[in-house]
Amino acid sequence: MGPVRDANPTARILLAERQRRDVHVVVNAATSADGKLSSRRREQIAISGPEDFDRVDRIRADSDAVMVGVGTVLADDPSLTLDDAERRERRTENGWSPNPARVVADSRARTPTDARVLDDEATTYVLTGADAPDERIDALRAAGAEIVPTSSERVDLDAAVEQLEAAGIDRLMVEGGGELIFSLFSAGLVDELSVFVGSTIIGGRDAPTLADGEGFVEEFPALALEDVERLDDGVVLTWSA
Ligand SMILES: NC(=O)c1ccc[n+]([C@@H]2O[C@H](COP(=O)([O-])OP(=O)(O)OC[C@H]3O[C@@H](n4cnc5c(N)ncnc54)[C@H](O)[C@@H]3O)[C@@H](O)[C@H]2O)c1
Ligand SMILES: Nc1nc(=O)c(N)c(NC[C@H](O)[C@H](O)[C@H](O)COP(=O)(O)O)[nH]1
Repeated sequence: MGPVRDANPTARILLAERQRRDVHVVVNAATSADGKLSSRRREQIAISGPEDFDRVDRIRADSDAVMVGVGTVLADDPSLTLDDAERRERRTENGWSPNPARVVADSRARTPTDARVLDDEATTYVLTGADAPDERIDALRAAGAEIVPTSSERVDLDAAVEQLEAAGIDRLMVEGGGELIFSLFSAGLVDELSVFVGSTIIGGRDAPTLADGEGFVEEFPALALEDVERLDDGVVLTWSA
C-alpha cells in the first residue's frame, strides 16, 4: 500500500473492496482535451487516430473480456472484437477464443437484438438488474446472449464481476462510457486507468465525460500516475488505482 493510499481513507476502503476480487479491471477511454468522451448529441467523435486504435486493440487482445455500458451500445453499436487478425491467431494458438468475450452492463436489458455485440464473433454476457423485463431477457437469450442477473435496480457490479470471475474472466477491459466508469470507481473495482487525451475541444455541459454518474463529493479515489506516452496527436496517461 503506497503513501497516497495511506493518506486517503476512501482509497483504503476501495482497496479493501478490490482485494476480495482477483479480476484485474483496466479502464480505457479517449477524451478530448476538455475531458469529454463524445459530443452532447452522444455521437462518436474521432478523438484519437490509428496508433491509439492499435493500442486499444492490443489491450483487447490481452483481455479475457471487454465491457461497456448499454449507453455505449445504443450510441456507438461497437463490435468490441479484435481488428488485427494476427492477434486473433495468437490467442487461438494459446488455446484462447479468437476474440475476448464481451460484457454489457444493461440494467433493463435494452441491448437491441441486432446489436453488433450480439453477433457470432464472441461470447457476450449481458449483466442485468432486478427490473429487467422477462420478455427482453428471453429475446436477448434467443439472440445468443448469456444473461448474468443481479438483484439491484442498476447492475450490482461487484456481484456481476464475481460471476464473471466464476466464468473464467481474470482480466477485464472496460471501454466506457462515463456512467459505467464512474460506477466502477464507486464500487472500488478499478485497478488501472488509461486515457488517450486528444487535441480537440468538444465542450458542452451535457456531453459525456470520463466519469459521470453522481460524482464524488467528499472523498475521491486516489490514482498513481504510472506512464505518459505521446501517441497520434495526443498523449496516453496511465494510472494505477
Ligand atoms: N471516447 C471514448 O473512449 C468512449 C468510449 C465509450 C463510450 N463513449 C461515449 O460515451 C457515451 C455513452 O456513455 P454513457 O455514460 O451515456 O453510457 P454507458 O456506456 O456508461 O452506459 C450507461 C448505462 O449502463 C447501464 N448500467 C447498468 N448498470 C450500471 C451501473 N451500475 N452503473 C452505471 N451504468 C449502469 C445503465 O442503463 C446506464 O444508463 C456515448 O456517447 C459514447 O460515444 C466514448
Ligand atoms: N480509442 C478511441 N478513440 C476515439 O477517438 C474514440 N471516439 C473512441 N471511442 C470508443 C468507442 O466509443 C467505441 O466503443 C469503440 O472504440 C468501438 O469499438 P469497435 O471498433 O466498434 O469494436 N475510442
